[in-house]
Amino acid sequence: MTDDGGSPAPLLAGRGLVKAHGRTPALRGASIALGAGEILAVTGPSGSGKSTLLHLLAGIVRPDEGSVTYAGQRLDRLPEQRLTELRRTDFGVVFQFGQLIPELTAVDNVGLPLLLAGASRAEARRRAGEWLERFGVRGQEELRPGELSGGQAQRVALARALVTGPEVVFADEPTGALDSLAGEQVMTALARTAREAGTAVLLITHDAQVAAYADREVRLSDGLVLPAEVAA
Ligand SMILES: Nc1ncnc2c1ncn2[C@@H]1O[C@H](COP(=O)(O)OP(=O)(O)OP(=O)(O)O)[C@@H](O)[C@H]1O
Repeated sequence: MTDDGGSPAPLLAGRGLVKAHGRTPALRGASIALGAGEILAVTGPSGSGKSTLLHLLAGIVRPDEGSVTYAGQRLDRLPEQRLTELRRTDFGVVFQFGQLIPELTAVDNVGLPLLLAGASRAEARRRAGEWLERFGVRGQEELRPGELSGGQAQRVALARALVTGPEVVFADEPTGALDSLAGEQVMTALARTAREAGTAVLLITHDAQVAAYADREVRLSDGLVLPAEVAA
């Protein structure tokens, strides 16, 4: 099935998205499409609506107007419980400050989504350990987030987002709190792992060096998506 005479239908699409926070308009008719396995960077100035767009596409917040379609179904119309289940099975999220659970060790943080999906504790820890290794986190499995560097914590957060084999990972400024070397390590790990697993990534960033890891870039400006423009 193609919708433009050539390219396949996108895995995830937002069309005509409008969202206001109180009286503040955040999105004013934004449209965007993410292909299966594609790494798409969304850039734009502060306040242009990037985080709001991610929240709508990830089914965390519903739009005021417009539609969100995922794998052929209207995400914005799904009942809350089905939406929660779908988010758990098909989506992973990483935010600027990882949002790891401070009381749990690295390996238990990564294993948590597997436990929620019904795995045994031993199985969850085994698979979590494999993912930590893929993200270059070795010897720190039993440390808690407060004992890790910022870059290590973000790599743990990425392992947790990918451990269930999601179709899409949503990453909102995943390197925003890191120095440039740690940021490069996080992005290298994310891009390599997502490509190996065929996971699509929606990557929000204001950093051109981070956007360069993506296959494609679109810009948000004042609540609207613009096609990527290559600087002359
Ligand atoms: N919870 C909220 N309550 C009120 N206004 C909000 C809320 N969240 C976002 N906004 C406003 O909506 C607009 C878009 O915000 P959003 O966070 O989506 O932009 P952004 O591009 O991600 O910005 P940044 O790069 O600074 O994170 C901004 O004007 C912002 O102040």
